Amino acid sequence: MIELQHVAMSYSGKELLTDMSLSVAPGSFHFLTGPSGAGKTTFLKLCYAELLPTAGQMMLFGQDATEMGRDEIAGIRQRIGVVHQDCQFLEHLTLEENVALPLTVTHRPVNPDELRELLGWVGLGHRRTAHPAQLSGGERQRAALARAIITSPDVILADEPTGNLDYEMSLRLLSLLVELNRMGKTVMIATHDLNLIRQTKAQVQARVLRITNRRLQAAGADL
Ligand SMILES: Nc1ncnc2c1ncn2[C@@H]1O[C@H](COP(=O)(O)OP(=O)(O)OP(=O)(O)O)[C@@H](O)[C@H]1O
Repeated sequence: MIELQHVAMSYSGKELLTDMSLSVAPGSFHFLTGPSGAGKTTFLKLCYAELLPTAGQMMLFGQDATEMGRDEIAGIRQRIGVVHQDCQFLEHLTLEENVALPLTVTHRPVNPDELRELLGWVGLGHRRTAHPAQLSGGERQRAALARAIITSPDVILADEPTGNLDYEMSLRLLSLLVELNRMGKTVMIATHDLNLIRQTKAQVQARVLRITNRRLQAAGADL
């Protein structure tokens, strides 16, 4: 579903990621860890074709990312839901309008019952008409998750989804991602919270990858 063969990525001629090979199977659960600045966000951006590799081959759903046209990339984006590090809401819209945006911007219908059900699932049924500025950090993150999955993607990529949350709220968010994985979704989470990884590994079979020295490696047995 996501396949990397000897992928490298450079910014302004300086190589940040090198020789990365990985096969992400449907229904799998991956953590991506590594120090700040190692390239976790960059790696995720490659996985949803926001960036293209500077070397190697990146296959998304059987298509070579470097050969995709605009329509193919738009198709890929519908199959991959992304929870961004900085939730990026439109402040003048309500929570439910923000969550529905991936549908409304592509002129697709919004089913009000499904939207209500989704907001209830992430525990925000009572906050539907609130504006982003009125939401707590945990509420924003759960809204970002709801927005990422409103198009029913096959894959969910989450970039530090628990970054500003306390431990209890982090576990709550992670349990939603675990539940999505149990429903068959492929999940990849970038985080440097090793405690969270350990907690989640008790609930789900997760593969832990680490970016160190520009390379992608399996994390040690301690995780
Ligand atoms: N568009 C860009 N142009 C040039 N350099 C960039 C660009 N985006 C990221 N970088 C640099 O690449 C490096 C890796 O950034 P990235 O955000 O991928 O790391 P990260 O592991 O996600 O970091 P963090 O854990 O702090 O979020 C950083 O040094 C960053 O400054």
